[in-house]
Amino acid sequence: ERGRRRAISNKIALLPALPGLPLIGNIHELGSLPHQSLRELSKKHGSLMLLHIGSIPTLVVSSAELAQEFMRTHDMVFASRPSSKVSKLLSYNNIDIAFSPYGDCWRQLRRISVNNLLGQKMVQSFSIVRSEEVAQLLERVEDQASRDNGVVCITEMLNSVVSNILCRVVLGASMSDERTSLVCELVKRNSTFFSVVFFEDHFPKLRWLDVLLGSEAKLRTHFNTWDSLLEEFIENHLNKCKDGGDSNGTNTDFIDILLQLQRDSNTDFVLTRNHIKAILMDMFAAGTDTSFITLDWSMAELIRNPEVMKKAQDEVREIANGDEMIAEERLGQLKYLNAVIKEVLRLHPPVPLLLPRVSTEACQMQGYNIPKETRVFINAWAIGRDGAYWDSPDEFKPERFLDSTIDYRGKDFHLIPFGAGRRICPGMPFAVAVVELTLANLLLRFNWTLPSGISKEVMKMEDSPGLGSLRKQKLELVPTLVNFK
Ligand code: HEM
Repeated sequence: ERGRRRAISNKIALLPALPGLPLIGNIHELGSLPHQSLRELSKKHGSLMLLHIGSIPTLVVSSAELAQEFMRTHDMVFASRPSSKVSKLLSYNNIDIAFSPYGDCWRQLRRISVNNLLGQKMVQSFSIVRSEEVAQLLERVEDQASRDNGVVCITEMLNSVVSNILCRVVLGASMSDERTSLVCELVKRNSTFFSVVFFEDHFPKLRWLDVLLGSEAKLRTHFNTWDSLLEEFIENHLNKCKDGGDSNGTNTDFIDILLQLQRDSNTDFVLTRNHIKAILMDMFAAGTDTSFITLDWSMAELIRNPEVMKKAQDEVREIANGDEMIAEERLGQLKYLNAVIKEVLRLHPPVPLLLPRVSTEACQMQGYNIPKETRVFINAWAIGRDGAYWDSPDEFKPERFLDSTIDYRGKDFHLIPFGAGRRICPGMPFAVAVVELTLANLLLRFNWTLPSGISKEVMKMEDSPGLGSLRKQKLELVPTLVNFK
């Protein structure tokens, strides 16, 4: 038995492992944009690398073939998530959807997210929320352009339309602007906390350093702010019900739905207050920045590629056929716009390393034995730019998708912005509906240029650090209203 174990551990040692420093392993090589540093490392060390983040063995996957091995062939083994200090606290001890380990709790919550919150039927039922919020966005763009030398900060506008839609869907129509901006602010801080290195995660005995440096206290304060806000939202909904509010009416929001499910809980699975708060946290954290990042990159790429912008505008204006707003039912006809969105998600996946996975048992892959509890990062960003699958991989060419069936729904492993397999993003239909409607209407209603004195050549297409890869520079543009008469 000992001999067999030694043979196995010899085999894992054969994995292309990066030499690291004592204690910190390879942390110093990740830099502020790990997806980019890891791609450079994979060019040298191969598309399956073993490195050590602190003391934790972590595999980095940088090819579509291997991504398929992890997320299809061995999906069940890698369908769990590792826990970290930040994820554990913010997900009420890992009882949310995104961070809970693979098992019964995750399965129940995942079912709720797909059947009751984020599935196609629910997405359709919130169609009115999207069209009202997008109509307001168009008004705000027009209004601001008439005041500030014609320039609007489109990045901020996109951030607020996405947050407004999400807050209305989750919390209902009565949410104040002040509460919506607090949610926005807290979501941004979540992302910052995910990029802070906590000693406890890598060296449990060094937790005292997190305490000494004050990072633990900051994290707790942040969590407490979230917790009291979520409590307030839930209490308001409970009071509304007590006052005779209609929790089954057409204006049902996510909190109403979750409270109803809690009342209907059977003995197999009881949905607790903490489950509800953890799900709400997931919706805010996973739902806002991701769609907003996609929209922001879309506008930046379109402005840098005027011929693509023109084609997308011609298409949307033809389909709108004189209407001032394009309705959701017609979005399916926008083939070119759809290709634009795929191309944006290929070059700029909002979560470039997806969410980490961890193996729940040992497994054999490519002749190697991968032990239980090995972490895995899938570099979707590197795969989307790999010359092995894509012609001129760094160029923005939506045409590549026009005569192709390649999609981002988790079947084509060279385009996986939403991940794949059991843990694929359940918010995909929700996100696609928001991104398509917003982008189509911005292109329909306005023509767009850069402010005078700024040329597209000086636009920097760099990511900012953090869990999500928002474009670093804020995008300012000049909209010109299109005359529909
Ligand atoms: C363009 C927008 C979005 C992108 C690119 C995106 C991307 C992702 C990715 C890469 C994952 C991890 C998948 C994996 O491990 O294979 C994920 C998980 C998740 N996403 Fe999204 N997402 C988006 C929008 C949304 C929205 C709008 C929501 C909800 C309102 C949402 C909710 C979730 C949840 C709950 C999970 C965890 C799933 C699980 O672990 O079972 N996402 N998303």
